[in-house]
Amino acid sequence: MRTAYRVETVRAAESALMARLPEGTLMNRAAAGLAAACAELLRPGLGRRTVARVVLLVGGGDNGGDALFAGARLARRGIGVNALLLAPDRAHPAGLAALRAAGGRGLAVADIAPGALTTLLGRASMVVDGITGIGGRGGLRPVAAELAERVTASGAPVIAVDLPSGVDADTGEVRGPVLPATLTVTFGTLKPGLLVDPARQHAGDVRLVDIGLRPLLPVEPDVAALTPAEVAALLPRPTGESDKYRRGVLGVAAGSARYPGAAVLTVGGALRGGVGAVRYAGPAHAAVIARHPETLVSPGTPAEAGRVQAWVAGPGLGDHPEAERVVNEVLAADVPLLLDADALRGLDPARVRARSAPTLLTPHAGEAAALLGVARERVESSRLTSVRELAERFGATVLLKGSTTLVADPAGPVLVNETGTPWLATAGSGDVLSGLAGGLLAAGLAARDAGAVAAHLHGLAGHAAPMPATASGVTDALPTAWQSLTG
Ligand SMILES: NC(=O)C1=CN([C@@H]2O[C@H](COP(=O)(O)OP(=O)(O)OC[C@H]3O[C@@H](n4cnc5c(N)ncnc54)[C@H](O)[C@@H]3O)[C@@H](O)[C@H]2O)[C@@H](O)CC1
Ligand SMILES: [K+]
Repeated sequence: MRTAYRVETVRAAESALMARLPEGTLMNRAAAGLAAACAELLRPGLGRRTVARVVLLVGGGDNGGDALFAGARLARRGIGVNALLLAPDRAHPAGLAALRAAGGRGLAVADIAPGALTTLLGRASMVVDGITGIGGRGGLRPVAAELAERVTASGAPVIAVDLPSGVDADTGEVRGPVLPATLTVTFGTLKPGLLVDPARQHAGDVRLVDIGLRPLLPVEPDVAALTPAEVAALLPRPTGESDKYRRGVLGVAAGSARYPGAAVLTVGGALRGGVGAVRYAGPAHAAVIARHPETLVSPGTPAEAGRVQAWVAGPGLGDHPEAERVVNEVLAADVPLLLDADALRGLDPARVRARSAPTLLTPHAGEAAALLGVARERVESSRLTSVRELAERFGATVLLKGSTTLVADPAGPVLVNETGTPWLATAGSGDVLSGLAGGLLAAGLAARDAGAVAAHLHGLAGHAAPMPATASGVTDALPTAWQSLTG
């Protein structure tokens, strides 16, 4: 797992580690990793330029200290280093002394004429952002924001120290101006903001520098992303003892006269989720059987269908005359249940909490906002907070779809899916995801794993599908995605 820990936990681990080591060791390790990353990026540029020039943006905390010590290392290699000090009286004294001793310069931003600043930034091979790290609060303050804007306008590549300045390390929220980076060099562990949007989008590539923190961090992270190997290990595999019932049967209650396609797509995803069989119950049975002859179809409601190991309900229920009854029946079923789309409308948390079997809810931002009674923008800007709130309120596993799909249980780490692509924002793509996750539930995966594995496969299929991707194209690409994981 790629794991991320919140600031409070990082700070506790850092102080425990610092207590065992000579003063300055951690910052030295951080600066060494940062300088190495900068030097690596500068090397190709050196062929074109006679002199590499690096500009450091230095805030008043230890993030600025990291930048200054890294700058000193670069200056010792003959690179021209200018540090722009946002708070000269608070700039890390030892870091600034080291930079000056190595031949670099420290300049108070307030003392530089606008023209000179433009020239300095215009000539820079790279800008190192040491304005704020885990100590940053809110978006950048005015002076830092103005400087950030000028850096962005200069077009110089930006290397963020620990985090892009202006993002919230714990939540991935961005509440004001921020300095986007080409590369973020982070120390000790990832922070949630490096995995979760919108902050993640500002981080560029992320490189983790080991400063010895790992053994002091708790086993359970706050946010994590499964690796492809971990996803592969969770995929259901038939054994010699398997028959179609033992492999799991998924029931699908989706689609309506108006939206038969939702039923077809949900079943399509389900058939590629490693189950033994899929039962479809509902008005779109003719469309389903025409497209997926391997499906067991019936026109009735879930209670009238045969036995299943899990249910998926919701996609395209629309004008289904018995939509309410369908949702009531699956809620009452004593098997894992995935609710999506129309089944989420007006969903009562108490009814979900009262269930004895696991429930997985798969809202997009708009549906999540309706369930929480907040604006859609609030969900989009606070994805991590929103998914945790929903999981808590419903006592269920919640998969929040979007640019980075998040899967949360009422407690424990939130899983982030990193395989997504904006091409998946296409009609019916969510129905495929629901079917797929449902198939994995029926095959025996825990709700959290089913959600995370489905999101991972769905993202891979989104990349593998012929461009421009359609929901059917994504469905057809699922076996390719599956095989890319299992080799
Ligand atoms: N604690 C440790 O052991 C280590 C810390 N390291 C570095 O230290 C950083 C944390 O240092 P600090 O706790 O000093 O905090 P930061 O340096 O992240 O931020 C504090 C400084 O930023 C200013 N600031 C806060 N919010 C701001 C905003 N919105 N706009 C502009 N300025 C703002 C504060 O006034 C203060 O000067 C880490 O991110 C990492 O880069 C590394 O050296 C590794 C070891
Ligand atoms: K920074």
